Amino acid sequence: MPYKDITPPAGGKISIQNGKLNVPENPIIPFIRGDGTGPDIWAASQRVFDAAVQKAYGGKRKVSWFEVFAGEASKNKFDNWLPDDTVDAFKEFLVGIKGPLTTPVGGGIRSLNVALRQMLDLYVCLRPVQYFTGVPSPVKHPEKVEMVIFRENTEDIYAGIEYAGGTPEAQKVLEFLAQNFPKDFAKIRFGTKQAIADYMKLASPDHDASHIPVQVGLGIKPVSNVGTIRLIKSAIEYAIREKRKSVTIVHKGNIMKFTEGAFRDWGYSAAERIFGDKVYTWAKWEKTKKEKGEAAANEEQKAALKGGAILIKDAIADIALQQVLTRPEDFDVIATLNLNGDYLSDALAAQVGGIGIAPGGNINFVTGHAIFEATHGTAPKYANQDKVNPGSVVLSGEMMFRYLGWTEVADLIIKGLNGAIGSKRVTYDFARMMEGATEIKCSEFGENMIAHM
Ligand SMILES: NC(=O)C1=CN([C@@H]2O[C@H](COP(=O)(O)OP(=O)(O)OC[C@H]3O[C@@H](n4cnc5c(N)ncnc54)[C@H](OP(=O)(O)O)[C@@H]3O)[C@@H](O)[C@H]2O)C=CC1
Ligand SMILES: O=C(O)CCC(=O)C(=O)O
Ligand SMILES: [Mg+2]
Repeated sequence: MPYKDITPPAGGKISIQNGKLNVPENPIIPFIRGDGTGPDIWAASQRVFDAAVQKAYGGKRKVSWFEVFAGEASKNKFDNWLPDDTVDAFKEFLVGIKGPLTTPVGGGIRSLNVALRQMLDLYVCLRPVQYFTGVPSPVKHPEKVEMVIFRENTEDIYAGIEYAGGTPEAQKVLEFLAQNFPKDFAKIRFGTKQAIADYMKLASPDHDASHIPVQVGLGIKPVSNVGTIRLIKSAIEYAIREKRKSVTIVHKGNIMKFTEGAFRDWGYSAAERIFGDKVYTWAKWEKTKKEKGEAAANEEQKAALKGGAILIKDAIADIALQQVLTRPEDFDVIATLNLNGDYLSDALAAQVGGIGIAPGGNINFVTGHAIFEATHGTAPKYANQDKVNPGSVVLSGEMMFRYLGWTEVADLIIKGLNGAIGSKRVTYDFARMMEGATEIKCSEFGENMIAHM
């Protein structure tokens, strides 16, 4: 593939055949350092990766790292937030890894992180949440938190179909609603000049509201059957492969009936249709209860689970956020929509010691394309201080090496991290909650992991 401003290093290309990755001895892996704390974290993480590969294979295998650009570094270098070269490199070399990229609040550019997921159709955001012994946690039993989040990664409110209040685009959508769906339009309380004037008169009789413009920001939340089914299918396949107990569909389907509610319903029917008696769903339990009574439904569920079926259940998002804290043992694999998955992954990370060790991968299990990245953002207040925990990117790399089948490397990374935590020489985030700990820098924590491999 011709690149404009960057040149790939020497090395081999990862490819996919019949759903199986072919990984050469010296794969070219594109990476983005990221904004804010990204460069510090990447420097520490790359050293950990190279040391683990060297230790595992003694020079027989080696990653050929290919730096590609996005975000502030790219804007400064090429006057382009996300060059085609970068997207092309992730497409061509199949598997990559990235640091966090800044997204401004309100105006400004749309998320480059989300753009990459959409452009490569990386429909699963896979975020495992696991406890490492010795990590300080705000909960009494962090070891009970052993969950894997499958977050739908291409749809929902994250699709970025939004119109700013007061723009001609928003006005056009409002007019469309007023003309075609007047009942729904009536629910947009301040969608007309008259409604604003009436309200202002009520609130303050002397107030002249004529200068207040109609400004209603609008966002569209697309959720499709295909987008839902491919996510749920991946979650259940994972649960079967990894011998997990259950998959919980987390949604807010009581309120958003035709998006989040449909996600649940499409999820249940796809589970039954695709996986048959390898799963037992709460939807089936409900049906049996209606037809034969609760005792029969309970018996049926008990027998299915005894026979090794994975339980497919659901929880409404608000109570799920409470229950993952109060009864974590009830949650195993979680399948959820884009925004719920975003909230859940940061909240769950807190339970096992924080966002400093929360990894993730954005994956398309059909094409094989994947970009691994931490759950956290750029933590800008700590930029260039060599201070923050590199653990999330290190563990994202661990996920990447496991995905590539380089399990010896992944295992060494886990060994190194466990040893580094056990030594109590850790970064500030752990040190501030860990009794008897010594605070060390980001780079030193990376070196400490290498020393414990
Ligand atoms: N995938 C991506 O690239 C993502 C990008 N972002 C972007 O990042 C920017 C900043 O987002 P913000 O909401 O502040 O969230 P961040 O995740 O960047 O930071 C929030 C807080 O989390 C803690 N933290 C983050 N990273 C680490 C680490 N490596 N080690 C230890 N602690 C860490 C720090 O806590 P403390 O203050 O307690 O020390 C930090 O202040 C935004 O522009 C956002 O859009 C956000 C999420 C994902
Ligand atoms: O893209 C961003 O800036 C934030 C995304 C995010 O928080 C996430 O995907 O977890
Ligand atoms: Mg997030």
